[in-house]
Amino acid sequence: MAYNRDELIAAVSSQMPAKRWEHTRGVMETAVILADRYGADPVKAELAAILHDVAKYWPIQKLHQMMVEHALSEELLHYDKRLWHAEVGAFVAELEYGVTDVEVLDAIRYHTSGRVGMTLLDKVVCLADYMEPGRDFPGVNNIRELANHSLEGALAAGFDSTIGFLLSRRQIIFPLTVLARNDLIKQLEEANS
Ligand SMILES: Nc1ncnc2c1ncn2[C@@H]1O[C@H](COP(=O)(O)OP(=O)(O)O)[C@@H](O)[C@H]1O
Repeated sequence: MAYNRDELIAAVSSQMPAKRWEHTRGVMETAVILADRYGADPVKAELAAILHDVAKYWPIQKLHQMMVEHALSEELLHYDKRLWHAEVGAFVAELEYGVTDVEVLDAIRYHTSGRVGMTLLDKVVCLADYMEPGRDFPGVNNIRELANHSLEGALAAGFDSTIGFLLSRRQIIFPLTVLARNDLIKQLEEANS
């Protein structure tokens, strides 16, 4: 990778307001804790966490243009704009910051939506994004509690919270999150049977 850790942190943090960088710091710390707890690679978890919101504050037009020009997810263009930064973030991590590890790139790509068949690293980064210390939404303490003993249980609760929030506002739901949630429930049921 062309950037060392400090250079990457400087480059990424300069692209977002201080408050969002604080959130990223929280995701970095939490992702490392969860990686250690559940046997994922903490270095990869931290790298994905550093980069996960790199494109979060880019102008929507720029995100749209990159999605179209580079033929990123066509499907995602039909859904909430707030989901685009994850797909563009993975693209930028590879092209701009030289990340070649597919596991890390996927953890960035799916950190907001989730997906079916989430890897251990996907789960760790996505859950860290839900429960980092700066997060404050109804149910976050339950997610933190669940995360002490069940990665899948905590993440499913996170997706339940997002889906419930979107339902309560009558917003369109990107269906991959529902499929990701169902897949986690299936994994929990299989583990308990
Ligand atoms: N499946 C989905 N369909 C539509 N909107 C979604 C979905 N998942 C998340 N969102 C919305 O995307 C936004 C960003 O999600 P969030 O988890 O806060 O990501 P980040 O940490 O990258 O900011 C939130 O407003 C959330 O409601």
